[in-house]
Amino acid sequence: MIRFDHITKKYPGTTRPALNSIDVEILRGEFVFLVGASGSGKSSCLRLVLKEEKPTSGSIHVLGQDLRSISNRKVPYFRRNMGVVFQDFRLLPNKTVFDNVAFSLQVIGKSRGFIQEAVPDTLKMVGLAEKSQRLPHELSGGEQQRVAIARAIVNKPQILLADEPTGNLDPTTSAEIMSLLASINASGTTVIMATHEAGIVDQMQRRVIELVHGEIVRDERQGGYATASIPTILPAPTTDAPASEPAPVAAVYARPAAAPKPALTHPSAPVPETSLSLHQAAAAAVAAAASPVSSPVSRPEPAAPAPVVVPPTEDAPHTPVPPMTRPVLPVAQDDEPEQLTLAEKLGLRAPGEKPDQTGEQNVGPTR
Ligand SMILES: Nc1ncnc2c1ncn2[C@@H]1O[C@H](COP(=O)(O)OP(=O)(O)OP(=O)(O)O)[C@@H](O)[C@H]1O
Repeated sequence: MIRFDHITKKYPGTTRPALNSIDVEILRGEFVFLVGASGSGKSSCLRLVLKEEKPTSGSIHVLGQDLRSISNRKVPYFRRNMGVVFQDFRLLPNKTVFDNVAFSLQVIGKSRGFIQEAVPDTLKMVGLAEKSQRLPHELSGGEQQRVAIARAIVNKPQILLADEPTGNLDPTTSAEIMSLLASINASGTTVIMATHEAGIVDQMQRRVIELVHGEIVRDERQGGYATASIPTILPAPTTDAPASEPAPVAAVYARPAAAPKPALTHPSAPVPETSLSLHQAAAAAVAAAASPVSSPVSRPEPAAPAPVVVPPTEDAPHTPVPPMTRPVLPVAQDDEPEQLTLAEKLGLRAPGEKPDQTGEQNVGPTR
């Protein structure tokens, strides 16, 4: 489903690669944690999957497609197979819960009838059926993240990428969000989540890929946040094992002991201005499109791991969830026209594509 072959990513103006010859394969239906210290390359991995960034060398296959073969203009369509959830929610503050979720369907031209059916179903699934007419600032942080998740899955994406989705939430609320993500995964959606939160990773006992300085030092089928042993699982030979099948446990080989595990502190290094991150671009789009409101954007210290109680996956409600996600990402840099609509900024529509009557707001360039 997702395969990195010898992926190296070096950002302009940097000496050390953010990712250094990464080989990894993620199968359909897996739930994968990306862990590692700030700057270890987690977000870079997600940006590469989304084709927000291009690798310096190596090849990436997502959903059977070599990303090099997808033109920049086609990127928004490619991203319709993926949903994205951020730490800071990225909701449209002047739109109701319903409209926030409906927005992502409107911009890809779904019919009114489809929207009227899909949005309530999805809000029900995330436990917000009763709050569809609220504005984001009338919701708790956990509820806002549920809206963001609803927006990400309403079009049934095959892959859900979550970048620190619990980073702004307290442990109890984080556990609820993890239960929801587990439920979405149980329905067949592949979930890849970057996190610093040890308690969550330890409770979930899912596949853990640990990065240190852009290299994979651990890949465990059912791992915790930190493990004494550092086995690495070789990519399985087949790419698209169905979700219903148990993920094949591939050969395990011992890798040379990795560098000492760095302190897993929260991000502190500023991202160079030369490249707007996925987070920054989407946040800027939302901020530009609306009046000041809700979304907390500051990154708090990591939550204390111990108190997090995440229901085991097996116990997660197997609510029918459509397997899929929606793009909430900015379009590729080199494809950006000077004036983008919000939908274009969020990666929902190709730049220049004719907008429909969705109340979409124009926003100026963010870089
Ligand atoms: N646009 C960019 N331009 C230059 N360097 C970048 C850019 N984005 C990331 N980097 C660098 O690449 C490395 C990996 O960054 P990345 O954001 O992928 O790490 P991360 O593990 O997600 O960190 P965090 O947990 O803080 O989000 C870091 O050294 C970072 O400074």
